[in-house]
This record gives sequence, structure tokens and C-alpha cells, in this order.
Amino acid sequence: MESLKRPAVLILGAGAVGLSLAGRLSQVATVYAACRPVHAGAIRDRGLVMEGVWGDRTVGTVACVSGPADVPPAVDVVVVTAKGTGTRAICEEYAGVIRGRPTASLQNGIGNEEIIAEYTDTVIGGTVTTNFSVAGPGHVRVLSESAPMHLGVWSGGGGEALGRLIGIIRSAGIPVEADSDIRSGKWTKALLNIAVNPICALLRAPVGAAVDEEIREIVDGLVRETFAVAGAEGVRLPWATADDYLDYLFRVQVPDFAAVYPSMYHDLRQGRRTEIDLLNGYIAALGERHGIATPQNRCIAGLVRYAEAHPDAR
Ligand SMILES: NC(=O)C1=CN([C@@H]2O[C@H](COP(=O)(O)OP(=O)(O)OC[C@H]3O[C@@H](n4cnc5c(N)ncnc54)[C@H](O)[C@@H]3O)[C@@H](O)[C@H]2O)C=CC1
Ligand SMILES: CC(C)(CO)C(=O)C(=O)O
Repeated sequence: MESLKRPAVLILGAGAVGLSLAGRLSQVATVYAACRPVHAGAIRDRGLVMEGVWGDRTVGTVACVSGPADVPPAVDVVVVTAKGTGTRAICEEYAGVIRGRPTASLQNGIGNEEIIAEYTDTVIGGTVTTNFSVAGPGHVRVLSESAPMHLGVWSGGGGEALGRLIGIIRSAGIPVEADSDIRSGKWTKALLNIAVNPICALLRAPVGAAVDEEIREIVDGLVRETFAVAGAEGVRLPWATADDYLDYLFRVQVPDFAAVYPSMYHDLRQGRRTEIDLLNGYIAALGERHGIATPQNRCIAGLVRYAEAHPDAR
């Protein structure tokens, strides 16, 4: 007989993505969210406020946790939604909770799953191609969605855990697909972030800025270099050539996100370290290892690092 127990999900690093996910999943699961005190206080006082394409509602059932001691043993699955710059720290903090539990990443960039795999046997890789932002304490906005979430087994015999997690997410009404090659899936999603995140962060512009003729030329270069490096790494992307992806980027993704600001924009504005080293910086470093020139990615990564370090440049 099927268990009627309500699944329990722990979200680690709940900000724009994690709180939005917590709000939706709490319709079908018991949700614990490890978030900062400013969010936890507001959520305890008046619930989590959500607006946008995932629905306008105030959710009173998200339980905020401030450390591993607050997490009950009933948790079935962990989802990491901290920025990639904080993956190791949050895994260290919650190591006792993660150990032995299936743990998924919905983060951008390359390298997070590898870190999580140091803490548990069963890792689920994931991508989310939706725009989320924090509007205030315990208040999130979900502004546009371009593709279903992708989830796939990264390591360990996670087939059953993957099926359960997909079931929870789908029953909450979030579009989600199983991905049989999630390593390529992460690169596929990273293409979009490599193409638009640093440009929008540096220019303080929404994603639609990419259609400007001069900006488009830079985007072209970033994507072509990434394709060359992906080829050398043996990553199979869903597009045969950089031109095929650029066509999809400008026909589908840029229009879908034209009016919104990517996550790196918010990081720079708020003086936080960005995920540049998991995106363009990663491509530049890998390019060097393979003897592939990546001047555009190197250049944009350098500009972002400069802006991170100089408040007057952001
Ligand atoms: N914002 C977006 O539209 C999208 C973001 N992503 C990716 O999802 C990930 C999360 O992005 P966002 O939600 O935008 O970032 P965010 O910065 O809004 O949220 C992360 C939250 O985790 C918190 N956090 C980090 N370490 C913590 C700890 N030890 N304890 C408690 N809280 C902790 C941070 O303070 C922050 O509030 C990133 O990898 C991002 O690139 C992916 C798709 C879309
Ligand atoms: C898809 C996009 C651009 C949505 O905001 C994103 O992944 C990000 O902001 O990092």
C-alpha cells in the first residue's frame, strides 16, 4: 500500500529561488527553509508573500530553520538553492542533515553538484529557467518562465529519489522534466547565464539589452567560446552548433526574459560576490587547460571581478 505520509523537503539557502519553491511546494509537502533571519522574521510574522507567474498568495506554512538543530529527522529530501559562492559553507553547516539524504541542486553554473557529492551519496542535478527576485523580507516575485525545471541523477543510485522529487514538484504544479544527462543539462542552462548574466549585471540592464547590435556581438563571442570549450570537454549540448543555440537564444530565451534582471545583477547591486567563477570564469579557466582561446569570457569575468571589488564600479 502506498504511504500517505506527506513528504518533507528541506531547502538550503532560501532566497529568491528557494523561498519561491518553498511557497509552491508547501501546497503538497511539509517545507523547511534555511534562510536568513530577515526573511525568517517576516515569514513568521505574516507568512511568505509570493507574487507573479507562480501565483499571488501569502503562504503561512513555510517553517524557517536557522541551523541543523532545527531540522526534524522526518526530512526526505534536501534542495540546495544558495548561490554557488555559498555551496560549500552551507553543506558544511548542514553536513549532518545532508549525509545519507538525497540532495538536489537547482543552482546555476558548473561545480555545485561536485561539492554536494562530497557530503552525500545521492546527488540530483537540476536547472530552473525561471526568473525569481526578492522584493523584500519574506517577499518574492516570479516574473517569467521559459522552460520546465530539469532534474537528473548526478551520483549514487538516485533513480527512486529523483522520481519522488519530480512527483512532489509536479504535484505542486511546477513544470518539471527528468533529464537523463544532467551534466549536459547544467551546461545547457549555463549557456544562457554565460551569455546574459554578466552583461546585464555590468550594464544594469535587463536581459532585453542583448538584442542591441553591439551587445549581440559580445554575446555571440561568449557563446562561441563556450561551445568550443564544451566540445573539448566532451559535453553534448542539445544544439549542434553555436549558431543553432544563438538562434534559440535570440528567438526564445531573450524575448522570454527581455524585461527582467538576472540574478548576477542583484548580486552586484547588493555588493555580494557573484557566480562569475562558476560561469564565464570557469569557461576561461577550462579554455586555458584545453589550449582554447576565450578572450571574451576572460574579459567579461575580469570586469565583473573588478566591479565586485570596487563599490564605485557597480
Ligand atoms: N534568481 C533567479 O532568477 C535564478 C537563480 N538561479 C540560481 O539559483 C541559485 C540561487 O539564486 P537566488 O535565489 O537568486 O539567490 P539569493 O541570493 O536570492 O538566495 C540565496 C539565499 O541563500 C542564503 N544563504 C546562503 N547561505 C546560507 C546559510 N548558510 N544559511 C541560511 N541562508 C543562507 C542567502 O543569504 C540568500 O538569501 C543561484 O545559483 C542562481 O544562479 C537559477 C535560476 C534563476
Ligand atoms: C534564467 C535567468 C536569466 C532568469 O533570471 C537566470 O538563470 C538568472 O537570473 O540567473
